[in-house]
Amino acid sequence: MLLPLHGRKNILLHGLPGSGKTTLVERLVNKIPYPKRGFYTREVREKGRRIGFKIVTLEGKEAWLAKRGKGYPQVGKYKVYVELFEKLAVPTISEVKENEMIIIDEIGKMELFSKPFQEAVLKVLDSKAPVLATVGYGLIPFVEELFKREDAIFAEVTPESRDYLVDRIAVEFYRPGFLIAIEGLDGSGKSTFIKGLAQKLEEKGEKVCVTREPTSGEWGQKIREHLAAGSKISPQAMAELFLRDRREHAQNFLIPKLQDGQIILCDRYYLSTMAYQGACELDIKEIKKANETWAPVPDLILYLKVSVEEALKRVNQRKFYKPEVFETQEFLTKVASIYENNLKYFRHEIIDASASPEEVLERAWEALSKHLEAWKERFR
Ligand SMILES: Nc1ncnc2c1ncn2[C@@H]1O[C@H](COP(=O)(O)OP(=O)(O)OP(=O)(O)O)[C@@H](O)[C@H]1O
Ligand SMILES: Cc1cn([C@H]2C[C@H](O)[C@@H](COP(=O)(O)O)O2)c(=O)[nH]c1=O
Repeated sequence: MLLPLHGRKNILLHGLPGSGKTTLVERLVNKIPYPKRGFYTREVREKGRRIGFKIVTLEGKEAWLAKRGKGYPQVGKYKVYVELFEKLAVPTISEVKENEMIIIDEIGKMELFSKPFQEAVLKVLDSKAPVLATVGYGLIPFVEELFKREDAIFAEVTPESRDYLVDRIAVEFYRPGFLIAIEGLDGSGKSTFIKGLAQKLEEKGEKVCVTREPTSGEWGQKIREHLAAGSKISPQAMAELFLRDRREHAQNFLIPKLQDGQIILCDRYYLSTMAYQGACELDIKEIKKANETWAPVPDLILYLKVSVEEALKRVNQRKFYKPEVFETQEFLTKVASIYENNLKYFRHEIIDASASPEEVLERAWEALSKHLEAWKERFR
C-alpha cells in the first residue's frame, strides 16, 4: 500500500444529507487500487417513493437497515432492523485481512443502535487498516466522540467540495510523493534553509519542487497586500483568504506533484494558519479541520525553532525592511507557543535554527534522513 508517511489513516467524510457522501465514496472505491471490504447504505424506492434503506456490501450482499413503518427502534418514519443490519455489517467490517481497506457508509443514527457495530467501528479505527467512512450528523454521543479523534482526517462534503475531494482524499491513501512543510516564526530562516535543502536533495538525485504560502496566485497576492499595508481585516476574513489560497495551491500544485512522486518543500502550510490566526483568538482545532478538508496532510513538518528576539533581529536586518502586521514581540510570542503546542498533531522534527545557516542545514539533514529512508523503503 502506498499510504502516506504521516500515519493518519482514518478518513471521516461528513456533510448534510444529500451532500454527495455516498457518491464520493463510490468514486474513491473505484480510484484507490487496494483490496477493500465494507458496505454502502442505499435508499430503496418504489414508484419513486422512498420506502427504506438497505446496506449493500462491496461483494454485493444486501440486508435491510430500515423500512417505513412503526416499531422499535424508530427513526422518523422508519423502523430500524438492527439485527438484520448487524448480522451483515459487523462481520463485513471485522474480518479484515492484511492490506485491505475498510469502507463504512455510514456511521449514523440508524446504524448506531447496534452496540456490536459501534465496537467494530472503534476496533477498525484503532487497527492498522486504512478506513474510509461517512459520518452522519446528530447529537449522538458516539458521533461526538468520533469528531474528537485526533488520528482522523475530517473532510466536509458539500456541492462545492465533492468533485475536488476525489483527488484530495485519494492522495491520503495513495501517495507516491512526499510533502514537507517548513514552519517557523517570521525570520526563523525558512527561505534561506529551503534553498539549501532543495540543493542538497537534488545533489542526491531526488526530484524536488519548492513552493510557498501565501502563493503568488490571486488570493496569495491579496494576502500579501493586506500584510504589507497592515489592513485591519478580521481574523476570520484573513483565515478565509489563506484557506482560498491554499485550496488553489493544493488543487493545482500540491496534489499533482504528490501524484507524480515528487518531494515538495513548502515554505509555510496550514500549521501557520493554526499558529498565526490561532494567535488572533480563532479556534485552532476548527482551523485544522477546515484546512484538512482541502489540503493534503503533510508527511513531515520541519519546525525551525529560534527565539522571538532572534527572529525579530533577523527580520530587522533585511534591506528595505518595513515591519509586517504580525512582526511584533508580543504577537510572535503567542505564535511560538501555539506552534510548539500543536506540532504533536503532525509527524515533525524540531530543528534548532539559532546556529549558522550551514549548521542548521546539517542538523535538518540529519533529522530528515531517517524519514526519507522510510519513504523510499515504502515507495521505491
Ligand atoms: N541561520 C541563520 N543565522 C543568521 N541569519 C540567518 C540565518 N538564516 C537566515 N538568516 C537571515 O535572516 C533573515 C531572514 O531569513 P529568511 O528570509 O530565510 O527567513 P524566513 O523564515 O523565510 O522569514 P519570513 O517568514 O519572514 O519570510 C535573512 O536576512 C537571512 O539572511
Ligand atoms: C501561510 C500563512 C502565513 N501567515 C503569515 C505569516 C507571515 O507573517 C506572513 C507571510 O509569510 P512569510 O513566510 O513571512 O512570507 O503571513 C499567516 O498568518 N497565516 C498563514 O496561513
